[in-house]
Amino acid sequence: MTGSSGPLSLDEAARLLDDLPERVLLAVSGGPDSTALMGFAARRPNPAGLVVATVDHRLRPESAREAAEVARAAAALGLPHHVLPWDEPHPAAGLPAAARAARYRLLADLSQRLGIGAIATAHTLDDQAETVLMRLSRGTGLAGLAGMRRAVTRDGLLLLRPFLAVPKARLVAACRAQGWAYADDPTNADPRFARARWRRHAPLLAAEGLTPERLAALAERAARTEDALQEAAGAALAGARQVEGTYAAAPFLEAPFEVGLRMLARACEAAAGRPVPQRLERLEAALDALRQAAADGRALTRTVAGTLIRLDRSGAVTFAGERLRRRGR
Ligand SMILES: Nc1ncnc2c1ncn2[C@@H]1O[C@H](COP(=O)(O)OP(=O)(O)OP(=O)(O)O)[C@@H](O)[C@H]1O
Repeated sequence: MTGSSGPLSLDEAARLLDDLPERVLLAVSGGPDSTALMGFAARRPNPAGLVVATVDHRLRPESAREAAEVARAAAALGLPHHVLPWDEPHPAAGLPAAARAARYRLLADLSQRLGIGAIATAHTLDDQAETVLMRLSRGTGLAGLAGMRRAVTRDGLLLLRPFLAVPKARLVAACRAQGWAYADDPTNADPRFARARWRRHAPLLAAEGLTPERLAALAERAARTEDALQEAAGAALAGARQVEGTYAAAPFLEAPFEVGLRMLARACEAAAGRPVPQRLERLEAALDALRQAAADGRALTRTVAGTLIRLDRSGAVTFAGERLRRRGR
């Protein structure tokens, strides 16, 4: 897929979209990638379960008109369309992240209202490459290097990125070949935003061999490695469990460090009863401290991402997170 060039063909797109569920919300900004997603999806044998949504971030004066244009294009394809305005106050700092979070929330709310269990976005191989570069620049670990996943479940909602292995140029070419009109978002080239700055470096990096394809391949390999480590950590944690929130300490101490880190993260998450953002540096420091204390025969208490971790001298390690504390443990 990534080696071929020219417009993405109807057959290729049909294969990529084949495993989208029947009822799916298509997130369409009106740019070329998501316009192609909408155009190709509308050609599926049974398009009746498709719904299109456009978030109007209200960041640019043209945004309402662009959303209305997507509505017209969707109607021409026979697809229902919703405009979702972001009408909360916009923060001055961290605008791209806030806009992304708001977009996700608005799309998730609509899916829930309509009883749709899946959202598809049109992220491309180039988006994946930019994501990897940006995460590298922030000092990511292996999980971050894995970039975006083709399919993830978040809050019970399936998020799908069927075009994640497709170069953006092939989607732009497909829009031109199929006569699908799209808008160009000037913020994609606005140097105030990190993603746009990285995009400007892309030709320079590619000239040295660091192409979007290679970055995306790295992400795929990292994802495979991360999944294998997670599986090993899950099995080791299950084997170490004594009662809820309490585990034998030895498996945490004897596992390879990378597996131990993930065991710690999973045990914290289980104790919190929900996914909690965990800083890699904090997990690394906590595992180091646990190992040192065990080697010295000391007890230890540490907090990681709101979870109290206690290593006692009997060889048990206890995780007291929100969920268990609520139950009065
Ligand atoms: N305002 C929006 N409304 C609905 N979906 C959006 C919106 N902005 C982005 N998305 C979805 O998220 C994906 C990735 O967002 P990103 O900002 O990278 O895309 P974009 O530059 O708008 O790309 P595209 O060419 O599709 O429009 C898009 O392909 C689209 O599926």
